[in-house]
Amino acid sequence: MCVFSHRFMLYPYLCSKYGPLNRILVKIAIGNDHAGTAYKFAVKSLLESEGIEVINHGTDDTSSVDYPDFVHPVAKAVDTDQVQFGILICGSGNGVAMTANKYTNVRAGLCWIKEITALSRQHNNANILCIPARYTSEAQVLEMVKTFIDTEFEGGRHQNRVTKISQCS
Ligand SMILES: O=C(CO)[C@H](O)[C@H](O)[C@H](O)COP(=O)(O)O
Repeated sequence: MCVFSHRFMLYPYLCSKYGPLNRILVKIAIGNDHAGTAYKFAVKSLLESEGIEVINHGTDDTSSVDYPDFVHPVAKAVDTDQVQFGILICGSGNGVAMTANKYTNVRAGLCWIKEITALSRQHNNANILCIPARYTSEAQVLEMVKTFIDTEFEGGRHQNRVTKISQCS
């Protein structure tokens, strides 16, 4: 079944071109600090080889930078539906997750293995994947990215919980 959002004009074309897919993705925003630069390029290549457009908001350099400067554009793009998903990569993954989760419509999950990544989609409907570059191998990172974009939110009891995430007073 093709579950890609009907609000995207490309939906009928992509479905006819690629057939019934679990997910058709058009755009992903990516951000990283100096600790995530190398993996960012690997992730970008992987996504582009799958026909996904990658909006690169990260640093392309390994000189020291401040991660929030590279997170805000990604979180804003997800928050305002300009992209379907975001991917953030830094040393520990915590700073980027903390920054991204300031945005109302963002659910950024810190993931370090495939199983946690799958659960972040199935149970939490995560729309940003946060990766700790200094504690994961490139193979793990690519596996997590594939898992993230291929895994559906399960809804049901999880929808009630996800709705309550933003009900802070
Ligand atoms: O916490 C972080 C941002 O989420 C990351 O781990 C940073 O990459 C880290 O803090 C950078 O540390 P550095 O010693 O300045 O390279």
